[in-house]
Amino acid sequence: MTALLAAESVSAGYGDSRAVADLSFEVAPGEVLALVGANGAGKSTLLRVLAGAHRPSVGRVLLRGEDVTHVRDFERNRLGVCLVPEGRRLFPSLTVRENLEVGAGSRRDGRWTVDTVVDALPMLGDLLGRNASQLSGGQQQAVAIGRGLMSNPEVLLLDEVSLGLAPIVIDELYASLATVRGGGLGIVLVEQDLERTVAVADRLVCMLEGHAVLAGTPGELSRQAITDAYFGHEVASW
Ligand SMILES: Nc1ncnc2c1ncn2[C@@H]1O[C@H](COP(=O)(O)OP(=O)(O)OP(=O)(O)O)[C@@H](O)[C@H]1O
Repeated sequence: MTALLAAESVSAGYGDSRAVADLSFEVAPGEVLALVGANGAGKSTLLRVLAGAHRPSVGRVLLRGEDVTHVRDFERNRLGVCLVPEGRRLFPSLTVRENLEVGAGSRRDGRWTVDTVVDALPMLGDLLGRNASQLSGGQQQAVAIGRGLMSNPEVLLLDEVSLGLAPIVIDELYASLATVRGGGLGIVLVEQDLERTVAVADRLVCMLEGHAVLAGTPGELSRQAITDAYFGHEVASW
C-alpha cells in the first residue's frame, strides 16, 4: 500500500553543517509517528523538510506516492501537509476565531470547521472572541493545533506542542489529540517527554546527530533501548 507520507534517504542542513542525515521512514493514514531525540538531533529540521519549508540537500519526500520534494510549503499545505511549528506563531491582535479561520485559507474540503475544532479542543469553547495576545501558553497551543486542523490536513506535523506547558494542560492537549487522529489523519510528532511519546506513538524513530539510530513500535523497543538511543551511548533511567 502507498504510504501517506514518506521520506526517502533525506539529508538536510545549513550551509556546510548537516542536521539530517540519510533518513527514511513512512507514515500510514491514521498513524502517529514520533521523532525522538536530544536537543539539536535534527527533529525540527526534518519536520520543516516534510512541510516544504526547508529544501533537503539529498533525498525525496513523497505524499501519497507523489514526489513533492520541490513543492513549496504553502502549496504543500494545500495538498494536505500542515506544520504546527514550535512557538505557536499566532496573530496576537486577531481573535481566536480569526486565528482559526486563517488556517482555513487553503480551503480544502474536510470535517474541520470552527465548530468541530472546538469539539476536539474544548478549552477553546469560551475563548473564540478573545484576542490571542490574552491567552495562556496552553490556550495558545490549542489554537495553533486548531488552526492547523482548519486546513483539513492529511498529515499534521507537530513540533513540541507541550513545550513550557503545565502537565495538566499537556494532559488535556494529548486527550484532544486522541480524538483528532481519527479519520485517517497521519501525525508526525516531536515531543521532548519520552514517557508521553511512548504512550501516544504507533511508531518511534530515534534520532541522534541527524541519523535515525533506532526505529520500531513502542512494543518492540525497550525503554532502555530508547534511552540509549536518545543519549548516544550514555545510559540514563527515566
Ligand atoms: N537556522 C539554522 N541555521 C543554522 N543551523 C541550524 C539552524 N536551525 C538548526 N540548526 C542546527 O541544526 C541542527 C539540528 O537542529 P534542529 O532544530 O533541527 O534539532 P532539534 O532536534 O529539533 O532540536 P531541539 O529539540 O533543540 O529543537 C543543530 O545542530 C542546530 O544547531
